[in-house]
Amino acid sequence: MDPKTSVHRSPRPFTGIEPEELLLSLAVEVIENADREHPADRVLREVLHREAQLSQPGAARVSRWVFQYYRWRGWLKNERGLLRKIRKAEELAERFEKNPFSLRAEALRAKAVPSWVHEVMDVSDAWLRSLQREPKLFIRVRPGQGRELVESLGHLRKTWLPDAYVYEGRRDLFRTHEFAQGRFEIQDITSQLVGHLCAPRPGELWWDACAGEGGKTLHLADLMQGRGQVWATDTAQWRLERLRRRAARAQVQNYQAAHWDGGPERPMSVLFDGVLVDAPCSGVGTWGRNPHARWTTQLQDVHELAALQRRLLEHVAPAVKPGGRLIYAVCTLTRPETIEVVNAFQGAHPEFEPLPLRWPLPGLPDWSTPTLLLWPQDTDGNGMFIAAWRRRKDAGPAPAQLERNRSSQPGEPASSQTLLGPAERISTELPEK
Ligand SMILES: C[S@@+](CC[C@H](N)C(=O)[O-])C[C@H]1O[C@@H](n2cnc3c(N)ncnc32)[C@H](O)[C@@H]1O
Repeated sequence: MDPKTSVHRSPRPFTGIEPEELLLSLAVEVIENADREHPADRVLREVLHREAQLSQPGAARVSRWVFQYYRWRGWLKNERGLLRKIRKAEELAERFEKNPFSLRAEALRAKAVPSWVHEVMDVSDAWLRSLQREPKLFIRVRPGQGRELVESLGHLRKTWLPDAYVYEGRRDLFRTHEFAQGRFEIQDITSQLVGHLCAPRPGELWWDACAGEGGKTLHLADLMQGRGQVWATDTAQWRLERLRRRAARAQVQNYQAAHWDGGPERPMSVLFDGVLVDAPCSGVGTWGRNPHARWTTQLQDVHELAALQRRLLEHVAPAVKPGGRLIYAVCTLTRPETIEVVNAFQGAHPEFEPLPLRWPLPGLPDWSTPTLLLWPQDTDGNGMFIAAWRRRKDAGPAPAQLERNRSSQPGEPASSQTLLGPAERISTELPEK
């Protein structure tokens, strides 16, 4: 049998208490079926869906083994067979949990991430160590739900960000009554921070250009207290469909979902108070939560995605009204997708001025910067990069737009040459910690 199709076989007859060998065999099945086209978290979801009778602790055990395997994969080369590797990964994880400094820095550098990473970002021991930890599970409590939810759900710990809590219980949150009622969203703390930094005001008009399944659309809509509107667009119709279901569950109505192919033609003609580009990226900032991606992401992805990110910013910029804000966010930490995208955009768009964002972490000096690079070891969440601009009130159209008007037929993309002016550099330096 083709291992890639085995996840579709019929469920095993469980009796309620699962023997360890059975659970281990499910973890092996997930790992054998996962590859670049079939991310491990998706294969895991499919297998657990098929094995719907599995107890919650049994399902959690399978998940833990799968994630531990990918988190410790760099240390498993000498182990024979997947079962031995899974056991070894479990042992390493336990040892690390007891003492994170039991791991030598040289081993971390050689084994925790693929070697190409060192070419495109600053790799610190603290970041590598943070990748080996079990990630925290964050929720965003919907407006007005905090106190009741803390009581009914339990095991919630407040964080430094308003409405963001860590869930420390053992229940599957997706299956709770409170989730079905739309009283909270499962959302990483730095994703929540993006919404706060957008700071939309009630009554404004926003465009969430890469809305996906709507995590940030719903947050923006909540921050606007249901007044004004958020346009949510994406290339993937299936993601927009999920966004609609999610919005219905949350009873959010002040949004409009539409397909957008990411090109120069926008699905709407209005100008916005704010545009958020939460762009597709290599996801290096999520490697703690999603360790399989460490081994499937390639250097070429970083460069291709950086080119896409530049195009997306280029195509949304004309939709920002004078005085309006443009926010760029990516859950990655590579230079080509972060500061280099920002410098290219700034060079081509003097009509946008960098908009200072307040450095949000407690215990650090109050410091403003137009770009924020958030490391997982500082936030306990995903790594994230955020940049912001304001369109000058007295600015005319963008030079790239003028160039396109001169040299292209309507609807034709501008030559990439017109996007790269002399870059006015923006500092990425962070305050000393
Ligand atoms: C980082 S995810 C967005 C996550 C979402 N904002 C959230 O908070 O849940 C990036 C999104 O960009 C979309 N995307 C991919 N290529 C695109 C393109 N060429 N133009 C516009 N969106 C694109 C993907 O479908 C994906 O949903």
